[in-house]
Amino acid sequence: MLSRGAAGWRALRWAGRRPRARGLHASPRAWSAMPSWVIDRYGSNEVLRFTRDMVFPIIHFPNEVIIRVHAASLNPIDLSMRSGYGATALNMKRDPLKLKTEETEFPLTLGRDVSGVVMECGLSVSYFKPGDEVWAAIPLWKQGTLSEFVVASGNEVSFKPKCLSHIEAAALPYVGLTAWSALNQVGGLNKSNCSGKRVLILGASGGVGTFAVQLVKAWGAHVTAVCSHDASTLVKKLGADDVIDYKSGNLEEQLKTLPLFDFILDNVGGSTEKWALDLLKKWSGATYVTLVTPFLINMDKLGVADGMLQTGVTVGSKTLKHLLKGVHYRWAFFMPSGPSLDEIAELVDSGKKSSLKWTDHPFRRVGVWKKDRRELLEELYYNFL
Ligand SMILES: NC(=O)C1=CN([C@@H]2O[C@H](COP(=O)(O)OP(=O)(O)OC[C@H]3O[C@@H](n4cnc5c(N)ncnc54)[C@H](OP(=O)(O)O)[C@@H]3O)[C@@H](O)[C@H]2O)C=CC1
Repeated sequence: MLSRGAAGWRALRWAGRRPRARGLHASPRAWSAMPSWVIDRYGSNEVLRFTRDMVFPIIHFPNEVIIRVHAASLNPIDLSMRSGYGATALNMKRDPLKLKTEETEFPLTLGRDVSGVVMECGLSVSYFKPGDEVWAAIPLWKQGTLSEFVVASGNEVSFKPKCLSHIEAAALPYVGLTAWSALNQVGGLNKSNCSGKRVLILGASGGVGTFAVQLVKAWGAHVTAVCSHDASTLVKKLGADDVIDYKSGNLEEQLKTLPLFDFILDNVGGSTEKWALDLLKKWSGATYVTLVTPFLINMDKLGVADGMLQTGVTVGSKTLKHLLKGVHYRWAFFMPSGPSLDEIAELVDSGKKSSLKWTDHPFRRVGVWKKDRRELLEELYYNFL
């Protein structure tokens, strides 16, 4: 019996490790509506609406679970989605055959991260049971986590790290999985091939960056981090070997004085891409991975087909151009994955005993000093009180 729906080898390895869990000990269906933060149109913070009447999520597929949300957090993507970013692609994924012509995505619940407790399991879920403490990052096309309950596929969910509270845990899945996807799945880095590698992380003080610094450091790489002076102490504490302040002079010139890199993770994008690839070692398998791509913007601007075509042409031509210069160029995306979260949870729990300090930074990304996220957070917080 597969425990995470159609998940692969890992699911098979887990088979039978837990009793089948179908019965509810506290069926959420006892309620018909739940409190949520929703938007009914795109815009700025004034479009946020708190309601106690959001329809209760139901299990549509046997591999799904309903999670009672104990904590959720905010990422830049939530602000972008509030403003309409990705609406074209998200609607296509939500309703691929355009059957529900009269329906829209509204009311839409934002929020990708969740830490909470399993309330109900679909018939094929055997790895989780009601009452399990779990964490997850929910894909963009599903209803989000700023709600009392959220539904997720079993293969998107993982057991929460034991050493973190729900509030701490909710700060990690989206950025953790994004960093994991960029570094490991797209970039090919792992604990057995990082030793001695020189890794440059641009935008090291953000949610993805702080996670990425710790991950590649834990895997044995030499880490050069780029962030503002304000964040340099934090980033050093997380393990960066060198920290460069992008606000103190020309960044490109500062980085050119350093030895070449084996790997660059770009969390900043824009003009950075024009010069950053020159900092890589040539003809040695060195790789540049960027998380800032025009994929969803192209679809919003050009529609699904033309947007995808434009994206394919752009990424294809850039990849080829840089390959001819002796370096690899890649785009990476957030990918929901319970198995990857399991690996992250292991690292988080083991971090208690090593030099890793995973709990140092989670609150940073919940908008503590980023003005836009802080305003959204305050809006949510004060309206809950
Ligand atoms: N493709 C995908 O699926 C995903 C893409 N992303 C993208 O990745 C990027 C990072 O996300 P996230 O970490 O959550 O965002 P954050 O806003 O948390 O962090 C971004 C960081 O970049 C730093 N920064 C800004 N300008 C520069 C610069 N010129 N040079 C170096 N650092 C700079 C800021 O640092 P400081 O405070 O020190 O100024 C800030 O902390 C975002 O652009 C996001 O859209 C994220 C998730 C998924």
